Parts: sequence; C-alpha cells; structure tokens
Amino acid sequence: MCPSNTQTHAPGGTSELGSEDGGPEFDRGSHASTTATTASLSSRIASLAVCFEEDRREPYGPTVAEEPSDYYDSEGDASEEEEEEEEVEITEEEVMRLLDQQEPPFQVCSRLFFKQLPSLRLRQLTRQQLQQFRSTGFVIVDNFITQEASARIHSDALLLHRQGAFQEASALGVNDSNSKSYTDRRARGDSLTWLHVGRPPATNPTFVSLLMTLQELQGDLQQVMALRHRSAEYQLSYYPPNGAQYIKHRDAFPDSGAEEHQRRVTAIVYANPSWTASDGGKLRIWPPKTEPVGQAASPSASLSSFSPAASTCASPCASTAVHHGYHPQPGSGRGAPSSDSGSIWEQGSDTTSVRSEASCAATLRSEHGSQPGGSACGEAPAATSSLTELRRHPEDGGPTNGLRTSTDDPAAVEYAEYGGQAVIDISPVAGRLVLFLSGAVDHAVLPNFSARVAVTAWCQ
Ligand SMILES: O=C(O)CCC(=O)C(=O)O
Ligand SMILES: [Fe+2]
Repeated sequence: MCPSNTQTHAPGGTSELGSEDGGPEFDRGSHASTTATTASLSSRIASLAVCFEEDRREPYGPTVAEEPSDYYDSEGDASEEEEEEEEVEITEEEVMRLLDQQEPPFQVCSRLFFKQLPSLRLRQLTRQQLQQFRSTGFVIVDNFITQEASARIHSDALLLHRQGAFQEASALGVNDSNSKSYTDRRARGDSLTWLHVGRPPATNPTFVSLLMTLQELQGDLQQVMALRHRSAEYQLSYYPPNGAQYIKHRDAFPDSGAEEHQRRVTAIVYANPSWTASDGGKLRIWPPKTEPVGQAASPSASLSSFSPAASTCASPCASTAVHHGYHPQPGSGRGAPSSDSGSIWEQGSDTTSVRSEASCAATLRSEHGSQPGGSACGEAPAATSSLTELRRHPEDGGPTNGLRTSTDDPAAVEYAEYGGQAVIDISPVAGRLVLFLSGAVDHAVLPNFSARVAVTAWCQ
C-alpha cells in the first residue's frame, strides 16, 4: 500500500505513467525540460503507477488479494494484455506526491552536490552562499545585480511587453497535448519571453550582460554540483499589476543527477525598482525538509533552523535565510540542519581562489577607502561581467543585506506559517537573486499589484 498524502501540490494536468516517451512536462514555461527521459526517474515514475493504482482502488473495493480468483482466469487473453498496457492517468500533483513519499526531495537533490570539491574559482557566489544553498536547498543573495541594471531590465522588459514580445504563460500549453497544466490564467498569470543567447531580444546589451552574469553563476555552481550544461533556459517574465499570481508548484521532479534534461537549479533575478510592500508579488517558498533520513520531520523544522536568535549578523555578507527581515550570517552553523551538510566545503577545498571573509573586507577597504559594512562580503569575490562591475557597494547607500527588523521594509524576507507549514515570503526587490533546487523547493508567486519583472535561469 502506498503512504498517505503529503502537502505537495502541482496544479492541473495529467501524467501518463509508464508511457514510452517519459513523464510529463511539469512546468508549462519549459521546453520539455522536466520531461523524464532516462531510466532512473522514468522507472521511479513507472513504479508509481502500481502504487497509485493501489491507492486508487483501495477506498472503492477489495484489494488485489481479495479479488475473486476467477478475476485472473483470463491469463493470456488478449483483452487482459490490453488492460496491462493501459496507461494510468494521474495528475502531476499525484506524481510529485508519490515521488516525495518514495524519498524526501531534498535528499534526492542533495546528491547533485559533489562530496569533494576541487579548487574553487568563484565569480558570482561566495563559498558561504554556496554552503547555504547546499545546506538548505536555497539561498537569497541581495544586490546580485545593481539597482541601475535592474532599472534597465525593468524598462526594457516593459517596452518589449508593449511591443508584443511576451506570451501569456497560461496560453502556451493550450495546444500542447502532452500536458494541460497551467492553462488557467488564475493559476498562472504571468507572461514570458525566452532569452536565447545571441538572438533578439537577448542581443539587447542589458540582457547580454545579465546572461553573462548568469552564466558565471552557473560556472560557480558547476564547480560544486552536477550540472550538465553551461547554458540554461532563460526566461524573462512579466506579471501584470492585476493580482496575477502563480500558484504553488515545483519546477522539476526531484533528480539526483541521472536525468538528462531535468531542471536542477532555479535562479531568479528580480528587477523591480521601488518595490513596496503593497505591491505584493512575493515569492513564497516552502523550505524543503532537510532532516537526515529516519528523523521525524516537524512542520517547522526548517523554520527553526533559521531562528534569528542564533544569528549575530556581525557581518551581513550574503543574504540568506532570514526571519522577519533578519539576514543571518552564513557559516554560523545555522541553516545546516543536516548533520553532514555543513562539512563538504571545509574538506580539501582550495582557499586561495576564494576570498575569505577577512580578505574580502580588507579588499573592499583598500579599494573603496572606507570600512566594510552592508553587503560587502556578499559581493562577488572575483566578478568579471559588466553587470557585476556595476554592483552596489555598501557605501553607495540604498538597500543593504544587513539586519532588517521592520516587516514594512519592502525588501524584508519574512517567515510565516501557512497551512501548518513554514514558508518564506521574499519580496521581488531589484537586484535580488533567489537560488533553489528545482526539484526540491515548492514555491508560488503571491498576488501581484505592480509591473513585476524577473529573469529566471533554469540550469540542468
Ligand atoms: O517569478 C518568480 O518569483 C517565480 C516564477 C516561477 O516560479 C516560475 O516561473 O516557475
Ligand atoms: Fe517556478
């Protein structure tokens, strides 16, 4: 018998289990990136068909063992063979739920990370940010791009939108017989256009720079985890100010690295200058449970792992998990609830190519002639792309990665509880990057009331 329900939700659509061409395309914005094509996930999904059938049969009638014996008398009969080959249609939500029951998704996706790290040559992320990402399945990095770059992306996106370059995401799946997901504008209210390197509109200098930055980010990730392609899918999205939302979903099935075309990391860069709390449009994430196998998971396990009480925030550096606007210092031990998750970065890693906290601060002091503060160490250690050159330094003023105590702060990142589960609500403020494991982190975009622009990279 299959285990009982979990809280995983994926809107709409059906999945054909056991079909030869693999599983469903889970996210309608994707170019089949979440299609299960290789043995591992496909066979797991195929095995779900049996499980699901049992689940479905149980409330209505006898189990197989209780069937009358003549039920199987037709062995070898053509009609029974047909029956055996019959595809079982279940929703993507059910596929995800059953996969999650087989193994916690964070656990599956955690196997993407290398155990031994080579020398790191990081351009966009710090070691601490990567540590946070590995420990919790997500990380938030403020000032990933500058306010100026965000403003340019925002205005260029709105211009493209006026020129008709965007398509409603909910309309994209309408003629796609493979999946009926997200065809409801109420479930997904954004419009999107794909950014293909070297092709308009990605040839616009604003997007060229951003894509370079994102490729450098991917380069950083590739040093610590299994990512197949240096390139990725890049999507420019626009949420109109009419309460548009994207209901709870996950971008990919949990994948430990066996799948050729599975999304593994979602990286969202927000480009919304002057965002206010009343603009809504927050990204809500459900932090994945990160307990070691066999340990009971409490609904607030992830929440407690980020308790602000443990953070001194002495050096704001990377913005990571927060509690009502707190940005705890990565590497403080918080946010590493899994017993083995905190150690990989300390073993056998090169330290010469990555600036330590101390050297980061020293460098900024000498470069800018002032004391480090704000988001100093959260800045890129060896950035080269043009957007990165424009990054905000702490002395520039404006938003910092420091402690934020007011929930009215439009940039605050807030913990909440929703349906008995810990969630984190993240404002889509200009320059912010949110990085998470595509196969492990459920998320949603809350109703939005201002022109909201983001660029998402899905790395495979
Ligand atoms: O824009 C966001 O904050 C998230 C969008 C999203 O979840 C998606 O496009 O899959
Ligand atoms: Fe998503």
